Amino acid sequence: MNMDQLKRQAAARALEEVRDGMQLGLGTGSTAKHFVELLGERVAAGLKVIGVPTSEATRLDATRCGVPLTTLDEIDHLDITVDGADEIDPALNLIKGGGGALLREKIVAAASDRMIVIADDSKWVPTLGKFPLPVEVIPFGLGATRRAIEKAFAECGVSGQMAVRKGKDGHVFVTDGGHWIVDAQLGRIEDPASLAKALSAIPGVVEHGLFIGLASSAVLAGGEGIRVIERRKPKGD
Ligand SMILES: O=C[C@H](O)[C@H](O)[C@H](O)COP(=O)(O)O
Repeated sequence: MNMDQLKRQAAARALEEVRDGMQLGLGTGSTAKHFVELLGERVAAGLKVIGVPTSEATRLDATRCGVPLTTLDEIDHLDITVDGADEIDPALNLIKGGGGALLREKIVAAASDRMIVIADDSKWVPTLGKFPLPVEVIPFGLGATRRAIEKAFAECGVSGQMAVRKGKDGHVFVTDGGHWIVDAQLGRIEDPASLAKALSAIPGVVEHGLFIGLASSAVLAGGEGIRVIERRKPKGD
């Protein structure tokens, strides 16, 4: 089975959790796209759900697949968000934002009763950090923000090269919120919760890709089948 088939399998397993009448957060990326497509098939067959997309790309996919959409201004909570991840550790802490959608993804995940992370099992890591950590920043005063980020890294015992993300066209990548992303090659993040807190305290940082205590479960598809890992602590701890 190739990687794409594994992603689709994980998405199909998460879809089993969806019930009629649910309000769903719709993630972003190649794995979440499978979920949106499979959900669209169920909607066409009569399932009644409504979704909040975590990016403009997902909004387009969901619309194409016939999934009805709403916003977090119109509804006050979501039952389940299903989203991919770039790395997942055994505590179900995540690095997200490889596709640049981390800000909306985090807002939507935080508004959800449950977040189910779907992935092929290459995303499962003992320690976060090999995948470059995306930090969404305001372009104004970026030099000062970068220095503050470096200081936060040092205080949390990590270091590494930082680079402003570029798009495929070679220009600076601009998020759906109009911000930039700095990717930091940290290698190992021993204490992701402390780093998350330190980054969140920096004025020029809009959001970062560390998702701490947000995922309720992870569905990992691999060569030997599907593994579902449940988070032991309640959401938010
Ligand atoms: O910004 C993008 C998201 O956080 C994605 O969920 C993440 O990058 C995983 O994407 P994929 O399923 O394509 O590996």
